[in-house]
Amino acid sequence: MNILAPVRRDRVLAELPQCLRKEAALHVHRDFNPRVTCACQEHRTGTVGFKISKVIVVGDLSVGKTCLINRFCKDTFDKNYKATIGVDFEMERFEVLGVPFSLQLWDTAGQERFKCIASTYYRGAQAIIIVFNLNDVASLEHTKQWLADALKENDPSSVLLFLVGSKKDLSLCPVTPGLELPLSTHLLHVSGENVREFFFRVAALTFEANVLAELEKSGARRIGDVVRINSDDSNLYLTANKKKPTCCP
Ligand SMILES: Nc1nc2c(ncn2[C@@H]2O[C@H](COP(=O)(O)OP(=O)(O)OP(=O)(O)O)[C@@H](O)[C@H]2O)c(=O)[nH]1
Ligand SMILES: [Mg+2]
Repeated sequence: MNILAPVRRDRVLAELPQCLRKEAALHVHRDFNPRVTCACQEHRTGTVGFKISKVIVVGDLSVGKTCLINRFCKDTFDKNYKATIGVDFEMERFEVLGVPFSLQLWDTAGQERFKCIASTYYRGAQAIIIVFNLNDVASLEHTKQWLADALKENDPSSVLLFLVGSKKDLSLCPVTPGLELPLSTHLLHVSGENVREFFFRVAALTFEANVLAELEKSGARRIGDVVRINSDDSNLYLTANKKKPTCCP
């Protein structure tokens, strides 16, 4: 029985949302991986539809992490600063290529005194969103440390990374003149511009990574494989009449 809430109509993704600027993206492919599209069409996505993927949002105090999450999940904005104490999280349900998919967005505290509580929740993240304030160069410099801390608890080879420059509405001249923004920056502000598109892209890329991992797992041993016992053959798995799906490359 699926006890998760139904997917809202405006959380349905039929194609890969494009990156904001090609030169500012780590992931530049324009479409879903064909293996993923094919697996979704053939309902071969395994447990992906039942899983909840963890996304952590980190960055200096007051850069706007909570506002960003609230803008997307609740469509609200509070101009008064209330520090996050430790962590908080929101659940978001999507449907990607016809498959339900859930993200758990972990909002962590930027204040130094809450950092050790927050960092205990970093583990098991599939995506890390690092936020800095476009009007505060120190918050950009600190992103390196936030990234290092978050990667200590996660597998750097598989986790997806996103860098967000916040408070774009306040920035006449982002950060400081002459300082180049890092390549993978998404420029957002919580009045709404790009926020929805950004989280859709996070959801889509996390979903894609999950399906690919699932395909890899199921490729190691498929249902219908014949297991030879007492064989001298080093390859114990033989697939009887293996049919290649028509749409797979
Ligand atoms: N003008 C403007 N203000 C923003 C924006 N985003 C956040 N703020 C304001 O910045 C302050 C801090 O925002 P929060 O979202 O609470 O910051 P935070 O990163 O969660 O802070 P911690 O929980 O302490 O780590 C609040 O007063 C917000 O109203 C933005 O895009 N534009
Ligand atoms: Mg907060």
